[in-house]
Amino acid sequence: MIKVGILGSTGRVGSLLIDDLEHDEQARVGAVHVFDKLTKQLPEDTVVTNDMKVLFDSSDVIIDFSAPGATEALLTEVVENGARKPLVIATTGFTKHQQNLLIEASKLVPILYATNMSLGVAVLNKLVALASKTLADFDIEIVEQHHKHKVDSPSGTALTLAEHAADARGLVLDEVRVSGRDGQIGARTKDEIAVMALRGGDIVGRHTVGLYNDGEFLELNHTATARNTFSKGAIKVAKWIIAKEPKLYSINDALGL
Ligand SMILES: NC(=O)C1=CN([C@@H]2O[C@H](COP(=O)(O)OP(=O)(O)OC[C@H]3O[C@@H](n4cnc5c(N)ncnc54)[C@H](OP(=O)(O)O)[C@@H]3O)[C@@H](O)[C@H]2O)C=CC1
Ligand SMILES: O=C(O)C1=N[C@H](C(=O)O)C[C@H](O)C1
Repeated sequence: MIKVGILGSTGRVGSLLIDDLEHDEQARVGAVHVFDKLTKQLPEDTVVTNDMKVLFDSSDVIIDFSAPGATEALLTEVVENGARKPLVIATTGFTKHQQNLLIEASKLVPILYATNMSLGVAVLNKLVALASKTLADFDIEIVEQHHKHKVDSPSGTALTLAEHAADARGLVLDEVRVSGRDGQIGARTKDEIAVMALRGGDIVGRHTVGLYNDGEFLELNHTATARNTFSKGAIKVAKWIIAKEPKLYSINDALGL
């Protein structure tokens, strides 16, 4: 059995990972990192720790749905303290420094980083690239909707979708992204890509990429209706990455897309 370590084990997705692994035939929970207080009943032999080294030592692969600071500590354990286990990183909202740390760590251990662990969004990224390139004159606007507890904005998924759109048009996202409109803003410029965030209630995750032209528009939407779409997706790719070489992998690598 593959021993899975969980960073963010008390969170919304982390606790679903524990539930899903209870019924898995190839993988089980090996260790959980608990930041504050354990809230869940766990199998008796599960290692419960707030020490990154212990988390690494008790796991064959680690899945991370936590917070940027926690992921930074996980990656630091690899880069500075010699920890060597495959990682599946799902946390969003990284700073540039944290993104660079992820790249450094992936030279030492296999890392799969995906801002969205669903198959539907993996396919949506491809559709967005195709539509953005083919419909070169259309204006691109992205809207993401999430539950009221989400702390980062815009979502990692929305930024990844925007990157696919910008790349397909030979644009640099940081130069064309618009994150709000208010007041006398002037007419829309041709290349700008807006990424807007809505928050409310219990929306699991909804992303719409609109391509608008005079006379027609196309909207591509993905809606996650259950949060265990993400936990199940992460377990699937954790089984895939376990035998891989150190490198930064995308979810497309794991899904063969
Ligand atoms: N890629 C994907 O498919 C998806 C990614 N996500 C991302 O995953 C992350 C977690 O989401 P969600 O489960 O909803 O969030 P929650 O807030 O419910 O859970 C966050 C978890 O991280 C822990 N944590 C927070 N800060 C630290 C720290 N400094 N050190 C160690 N642990 C810490 C929390 O512990 P405590 O409870 O003790 O505070 C908790 O267990 C977010 O970044 C979210 O955007 C979410 C869904 C899908
Ligand atoms: O925080 C969430 O809930 C989600 N976060 C991810 C993101 O930021 O894209 C993925 C998913 O949409 C849910």
